[in-house]
Amino acid sequence: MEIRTVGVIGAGQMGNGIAHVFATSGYDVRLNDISQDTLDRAMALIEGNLDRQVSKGRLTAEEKAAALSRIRATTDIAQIGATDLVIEAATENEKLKHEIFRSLAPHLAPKTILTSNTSSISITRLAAATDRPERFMGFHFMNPVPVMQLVELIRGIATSEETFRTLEGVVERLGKTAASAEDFPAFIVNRILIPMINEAIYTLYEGVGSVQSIDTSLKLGANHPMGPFELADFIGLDTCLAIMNVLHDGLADTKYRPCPLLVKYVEAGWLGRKTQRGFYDYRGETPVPTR
Ligand SMILES: CC(=O)CC(=O)SCCNC(=O)CCNC(=O)[C@H](O)C(C)(C)COP(=O)(O)OP(=O)(O)OC[C@H]1O[C@@H](n2cnc3c(N)ncnc32)[C@H](O)[C@@H]1OP(=O)(O)O
Ligand SMILES: NC(=O)C1=CN([C@@H]2O[C@H](COP(=O)(O)OP(=O)(O)OC[C@H]3O[C@@H](n4cnc5c(N)ncnc54)[C@H](OP(=O)(O)O)[C@@H]3O)[C@@H](O)[C@H]2O)C=CC1
Repeated sequence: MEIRTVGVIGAGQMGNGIAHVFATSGYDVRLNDISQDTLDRAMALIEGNLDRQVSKGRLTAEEKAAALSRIRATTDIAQIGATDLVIEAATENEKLKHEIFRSLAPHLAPKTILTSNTSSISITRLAAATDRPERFMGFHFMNPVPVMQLVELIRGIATSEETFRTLEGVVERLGKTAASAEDFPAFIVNRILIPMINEAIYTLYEGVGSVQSIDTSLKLGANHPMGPFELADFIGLDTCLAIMNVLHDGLADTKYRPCPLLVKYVEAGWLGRKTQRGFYDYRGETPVPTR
């Protein structure tokens, strides 16, 4: 099946990155969020990131203008229904995602493929609550989307071969690389990455090191591009906690228990870069560790 139009639901950091890469690859994009402010912020961020690509010579000014003109921002979910491919990229909360698919259902064209960019939630369970489990898949982009090469493709139990092949073709057209993962909690990347971040938080919680010394150790001692606290703040601590909870509940193993310090930060609303405070405080000129 040929995909021309794409609906992206949720215009946070993932939604704006996904809209960006689809628009620069020639797809028409409708970007949806419940908040007009979030949509305005997303469009400004996309423009800033496109400018960065122009200044590096990776895109011409004409290509930037064409990409921007292909993105239509809307708070009306009904406008997402007629697209060929929907990518749900709203907050990592299963109940919310079910509600989104439910409110989208009356507006959907029969051919539309539904996907979720979820980091951890069961694709089979999300699919089973829609009218088209065979046309439903996990479509997991990595952050920052314009930079990261990988897209995880996750089949639910009922996903058809045609749906899988169509999404493989889309990943190829985006110039990215697909990896197929089975539908188990948090799939591949986050099954490994988020427990590592959780372990870094335990290492801090138990006083083995400070935010700074743990980040420096992983950057200089293991050549990670970001330390675990920089990365956790970048992903969003609410998302990290949601993923740990899915692992803990779904695999019923105490090795996945979320660190109480992670819970405390989320309860404080210190969610990382998106709220300007997490394991670092971003309100000044340079980030300052909060522990
Ligand atoms: C939670 C989940 O479900 C799954 C996940 O996504 S987990 C998170 C996965 N992501 C990671 O692990 C990211 C780890 N960090 C990195 O790889 C790097 O720090 C980074 C790529 C983010 C930044 O790299 P850097 O070398 O420090 O910065 P910088 O030189 O400024 O940027 C490198 C390139 O990325 C671009 N870039 C950086 N941030 C960007 C953003 N937010 N949006 C668009 N482009 C961006 C820059 O323009 C630059 O582009 P060129 O190569 O064309 O010059
Ligand atoms: N952060 C990361 O590194 C990665 C995240 N993901 C996954 O992508 C998804 C989005 O994460 P991320 O972008 O980081 O989260 P953000 O918190 O940055 O963005 C989520 C967005 O969804 C919006 N939203 C909430 N409810 C609705 C709704 N009913 N309809 C439309 N939009 C809604 C939020 O609006 P408001 O702010 O107004 O509530 C917000 O703008 C999650 O499933 C996450 O697990 C996947 C890969 C990497």
